[in-house]
Amino acid sequence: MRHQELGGKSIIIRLEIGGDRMNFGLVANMVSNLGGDIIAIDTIHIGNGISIRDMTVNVVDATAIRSITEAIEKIPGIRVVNTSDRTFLLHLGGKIEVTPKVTIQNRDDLSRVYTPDVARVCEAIREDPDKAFSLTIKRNTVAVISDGSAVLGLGNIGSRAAMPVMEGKAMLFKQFAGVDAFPICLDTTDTEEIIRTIKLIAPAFGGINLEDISSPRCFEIEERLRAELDIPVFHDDQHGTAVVAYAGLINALKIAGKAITDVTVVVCGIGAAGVAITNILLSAGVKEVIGVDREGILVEGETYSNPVKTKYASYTNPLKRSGTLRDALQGADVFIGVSGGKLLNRQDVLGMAPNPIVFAMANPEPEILPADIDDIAAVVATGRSDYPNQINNVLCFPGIFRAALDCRALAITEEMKLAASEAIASVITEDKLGKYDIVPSVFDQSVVERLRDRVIRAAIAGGVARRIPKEYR
Ligand SMILES: NC(=O)C1=CN([C@@H]2O[C@H](COP(=O)(O)OP(=O)(O)OC[C@H]3O[C@@H](n4cnc5c(N)ncnc54)[C@H](O)[C@@H]3O)[C@@H](O)[C@H]2O)C=CC1
Ligand SMILES: CC(=O)C(=O)O
Ligand SMILES: [Mg+2]
Repeated sequence: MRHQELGGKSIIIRLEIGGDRMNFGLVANMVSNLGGDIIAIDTIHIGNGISIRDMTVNVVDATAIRSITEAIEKIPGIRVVNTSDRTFLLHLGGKIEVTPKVTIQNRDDLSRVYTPDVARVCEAIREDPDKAFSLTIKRNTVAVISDGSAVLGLGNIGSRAAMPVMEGKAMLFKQFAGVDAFPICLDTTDTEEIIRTIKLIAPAFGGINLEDISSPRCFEIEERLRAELDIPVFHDDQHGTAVVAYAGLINALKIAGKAITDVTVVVCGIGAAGVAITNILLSAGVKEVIGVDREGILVEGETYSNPVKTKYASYTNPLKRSGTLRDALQGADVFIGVSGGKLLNRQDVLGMAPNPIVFAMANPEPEILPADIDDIAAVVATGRSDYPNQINNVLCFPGIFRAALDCRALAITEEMKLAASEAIASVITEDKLGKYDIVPSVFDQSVVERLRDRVIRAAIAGGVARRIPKEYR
């Protein structure tokens, strides 16, 4: 846990050990002194007077890897064969594959799945295009599409480098909600090209999950596609994040003993996530949201180079407060960070109102580490998998698309998003609620079940469901 908290890595060091013995106690001590924990030793081969062993070690950072390997090499009779990062091993060859649902065992099967019989299915869809939902992968398949321009908090890293995140999202879609998702990274950041490309590939899909497209282009891309396509288009960094942040806030406010209509919320990072979080909180009844970006507090009347920020200032910060992030936080009840790592400190949080709530959601490095403020905050949450209270859009996107696909929703509406937040929050019943338990674990199967139910009901009530699943007829 120590290394996980520090954002550590897990590596495997392959050792060739001469002679028949190695003093593991000595090695373990040395590794520990250099900032590592040995968590496993596996024997790969023994023979001809040497043994090959894989030592799995959790380390604080890359410097520790170097010092540990150098120190081991100095032990007489031991040679480091290679060092591999377990995360990289897990990514070898990518993380997903396409698996057929039926096996082709003979020519008869072949002529059904492929030519000539497949032609009859094609004709049926030509006559009635809606049959694509029943006769192709469309009804259960979502495209996860990025241009690589705002990947996690890493910035514009390009389309190839974005693939591991999109493959990861596809895995989560499948594992948590049975949705087949396809990672697609586009080699362009041109708004028109992105819109046109997505429209051209849309026939194969039942939904489009936009991911990690930078602001402000992400707003126009999503709006235009929503207007021009008849399948749900959902920018995960905006709406998935907002749904989960609001769910977390519903429960965090119970811990802090405050009402949503009374709190002042500071949102830091007025990009895709920050704008959407603000909008959902305003719909949910928050009266004072103060936005902070690189220019400091966003104030109505100022003109910012990014028009999204100018518009944002026009409907937030009703008391027209100005200044820095620390100024904004003076007396505030809630901090929501969707900006960048380490930009908040303990002093900032000490200036907040009693029982402050801090959601430091930037990835991979949060705005502040929980350990720095755990004793002074009522609730601390991050977006990461290795801390409690993981406020991450993974709690939303699998379930919300499960619902949208099952009722063939035309769109994912505001009502469906609010229903999704309430569904996620409701998994944490009073007996489960606690400082470290404001949102359910992503592994809690009731999250997707409850989300699906509430979101389908909201889709039916809002008239966007093209199909009413049996249990709702
Ligand atoms: N926990 C979660 O589920 C999610 C977390 N995130 C994280 O939130 C962050 C932002 O993501 P997006 O909104 O998609 O990116 P974005 O690029 O659309 O917006 C980021 C905004 O933060 C601002 N910002 C960056 N550094 C800042 C600083 N030092 N001070 C003030 N403002 C600063 C930028 O100017 C920009 O307006 C990333 O770290 C991302 O990983 C995003 C989506 C989901
Ligand atoms: C979680 C996520 O989507 C992000 O950090 O961009
Ligand atoms: Mg994202």
